[in-house]
Amino acid sequence: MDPRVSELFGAGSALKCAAPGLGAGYGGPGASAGSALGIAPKKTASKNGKKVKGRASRNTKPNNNPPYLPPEAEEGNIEYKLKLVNPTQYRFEHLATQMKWRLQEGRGEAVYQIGVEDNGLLVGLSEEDMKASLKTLRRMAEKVGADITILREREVEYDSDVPRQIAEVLVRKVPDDQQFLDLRVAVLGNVDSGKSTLLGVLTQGELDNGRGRARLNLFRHLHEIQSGRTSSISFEILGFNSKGEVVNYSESRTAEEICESASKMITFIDLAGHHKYLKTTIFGLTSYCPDFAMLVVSANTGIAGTTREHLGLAMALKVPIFIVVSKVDLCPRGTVERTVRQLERILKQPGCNKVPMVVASADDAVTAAQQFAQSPSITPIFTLSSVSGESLDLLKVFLNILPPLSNSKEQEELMQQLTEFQVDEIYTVPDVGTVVGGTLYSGICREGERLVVGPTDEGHFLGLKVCSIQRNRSACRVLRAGQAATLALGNFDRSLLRKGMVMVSPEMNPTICWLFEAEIVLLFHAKTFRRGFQVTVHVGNVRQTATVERLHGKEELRTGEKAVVRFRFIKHPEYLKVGAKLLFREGVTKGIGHVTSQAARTAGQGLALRN
Ligand SMILES: Nc1nc2c(ncn2[C@@H]2O[C@H](COP(=O)(O)OP(=O)(O)OP(=O)(O)O)[C@@H](O)[C@H]2O)c(=O)[nH]1
Repeated sequence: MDPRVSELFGAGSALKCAAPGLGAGYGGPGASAGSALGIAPKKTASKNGKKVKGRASRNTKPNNNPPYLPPEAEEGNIEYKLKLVNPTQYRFEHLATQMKWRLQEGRGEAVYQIGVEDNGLLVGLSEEDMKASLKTLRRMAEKVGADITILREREVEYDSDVPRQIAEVLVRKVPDDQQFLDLRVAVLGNVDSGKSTLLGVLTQGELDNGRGRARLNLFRHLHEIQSGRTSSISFEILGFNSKGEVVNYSESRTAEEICESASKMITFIDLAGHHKYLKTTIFGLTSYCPDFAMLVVSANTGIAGTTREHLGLAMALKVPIFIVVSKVDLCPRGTVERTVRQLERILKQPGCNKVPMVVASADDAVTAAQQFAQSPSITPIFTLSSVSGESLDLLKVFLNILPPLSNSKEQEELMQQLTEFQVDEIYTVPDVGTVVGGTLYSGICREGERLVVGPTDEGHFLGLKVCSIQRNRSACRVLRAGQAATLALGNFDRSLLRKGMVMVSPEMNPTICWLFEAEIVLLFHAKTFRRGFQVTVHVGNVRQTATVERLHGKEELRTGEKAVVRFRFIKHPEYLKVGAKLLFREGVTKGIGHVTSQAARTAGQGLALRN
């Protein structure tokens, strides 16, 4: 982690240098992401799968970039095919097997580039060959139980007078047994930036009235409805079916119905914007293992309040970020552009080192999703309104295509490990009993499985049985690594549980610790950071006050400095893993790092099995 990220947490110094109007190098909202490919967009898929005409390629200004893509990678979910015209039965079988493998690599999604050689050269096909190739591709998809959506068709103007086409096609598996692709997006942004409203509009399918109608569906507590602020973490779901169409509450009545027809599910973790809920925001980011973070910035206020801090937190935790500039209906274009420039300047500064990419067309949205997944430094920026609906479709195109960052092999490896479930929420449900919510970090968890939960204050792990499992409010028999769920534990005594515990398979013989060391960078501190200082430490779902017992080789630490620090938990032992990311804070003091060692003992010594 670049210690210069600490500038984001300072008292606004970088904000001053980000004064609007200094947009050197700014391409403007029209700066097209797609142009880097040296090809002219022709048609792009819209939200309902129908094609929309893109810019006319032949009449626009000449494009001098060489027509190629990076060479095809052996691994991953992207396949290049020059043409697929009338394959023999033998070749067809081979093509179908290959598609199955690419789908596995993308956890149910693959992208086919037709008319492209393996070395990335955009050769292009005649209209007739393209038609035949897409027909074969559709047959291949049918054979492996998938659907196809044409993301874009383009013309290449290279070395020939006859126009030739290339097509980019999304292949998505039709879900079976609720095993849809599930991506988690943490929603960040200052208070009143429009986070809950945007989620309301995306997940309920109805525009806002500018006075908070859309967000009403999302609130959990009475005081939130009264003040209009999000204080608890809430989850909202947006599905896409195998044809790439939105599945949300506008057509479905229940989450169960959404899960049934979705091939891909985006779970938004709505985190609070107000500074006083920062604890919850950090917990949401560290504990719920989001795949991506969406930072919402209001166009009329620009970078204000907690925006910079939220940006810094997501970067410190290495969560890839995309940005939504909301409320564009409220201000003139110039103000929107000023906010975009302000963001671009912050993103480009040395502590961030990001490459902003303004998304102005559906074509840009496709490119942004692909490049974002390939390079963590790319930061797509959307400008939209939840009231007029302007450019909302671009965000949906992006979310539909956004691929998972881990491939099926990494997923498979995690599933081979012993079961470890992080307890993030605890509830008592009438007629069901004690229920815990959280994420399965590794392994597989089945209904009826026996696990141990802990550590208790005394450092013990207690036996229990998983009575039933729900994902997105609908029943599910098997939970796989990386999935979030709620588990019913029958009459297990709720008072023995706390957030931050883990439920693991008994064979794991889990270790616990009071004392651990971490290599840290101090992001911001008003005075100096030294021995005896107490901070709240966040590691995954663990959140507890710890005392700084020692700074190796240093007396004190200043903002931006690094050190190995020994911490001691003050209340109870915790289950930690060496290498885990760590974040700590106390008032304005903030730091990040990773656990380097722990004085661990096996909890097995005090293992008390119940049930
Ligand atoms: N005109 C206009 N108003 C909007 C838009 N998006 C949100 N609003 C309004 O802005 C106000 C604040 O929106 P919220 O969604 O509650 O903001 P938030 O970021 O979730 O706030 P916290 O939950 O407190 O962090 C509400 O009155 C919305 O109706 C938009 O695109 N255009």
